[in-house]
Amino acid sequence: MPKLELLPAVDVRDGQAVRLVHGESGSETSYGSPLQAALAWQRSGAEWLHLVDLDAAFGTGDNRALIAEVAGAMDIKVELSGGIRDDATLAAALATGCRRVNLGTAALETPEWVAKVIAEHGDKIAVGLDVRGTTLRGRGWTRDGGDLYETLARLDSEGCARYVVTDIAKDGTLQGPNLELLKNVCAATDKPVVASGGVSSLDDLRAISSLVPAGVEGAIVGKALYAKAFTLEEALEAVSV
Ligand SMILES: O=C(O)c1ccccc1NCC(=O)[C@H](O)[C@H](O)COP(=O)(O)O
Repeated sequence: MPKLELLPAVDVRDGQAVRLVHGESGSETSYGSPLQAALAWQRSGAEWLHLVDLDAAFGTGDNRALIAEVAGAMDIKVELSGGIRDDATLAAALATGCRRVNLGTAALETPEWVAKVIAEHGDKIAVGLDVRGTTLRGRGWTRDGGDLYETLARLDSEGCARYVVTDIAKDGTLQGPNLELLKNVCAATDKPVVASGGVSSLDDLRAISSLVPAGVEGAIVGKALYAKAFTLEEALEAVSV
């Protein structure tokens, strides 16, 4: 059985690595230099980095140059998220050399464009399914964007390669992942699922690992690493069996 991939997160707001609670603007705790955080995860053995431009997601500007600097400094695979909504922002994101991008708002607001870029770029495109209950949220998680399962069926039919699933109610809270949501999404699609939001302990990671046979491929970990609930080395060890 393949092991669960771990993606330590670096969320960037106003040039700083931050974590939000429920993804809400203004709830930031700052953790300093995004580049230093990313390099630290790489030194600790990460194979992936989940890198988010929160300003681009919220429409409060962007950290494009810094994001490109961080992605360019990585020897590991990078998943890039935040504000990728049209040809220009997609081209800039892919030009960083990232392994894949994560589309959110665009999948809700411009489905024709998303179908086109899925056809063009294949598994370089993942879609973030960020939900409250079963309602999707876009524009930095501030606006409702339709039903989770209807959107998932549409994206599946368009050949979307992978989904990053976040329960916003859990995100940044250290309250544990929404395992039911992950199971339900895996039951609704054959495509791999990356779990995001709420991881608080090594047991949470083991619980997500138990869903690998169901279709969970990876887990994004943010707050727990910054809050030193465990180290990345411990996390990698916990999912290695
Ligand atoms: O990814 C986005 O585009 C995004 C937009 C608006 C608010 C938050 C956003 N992402 C947050 C993340 O991807 C977190 O890094 C991730 O869910 C980790 O959560 P946690 O382990 O609970 O800190």
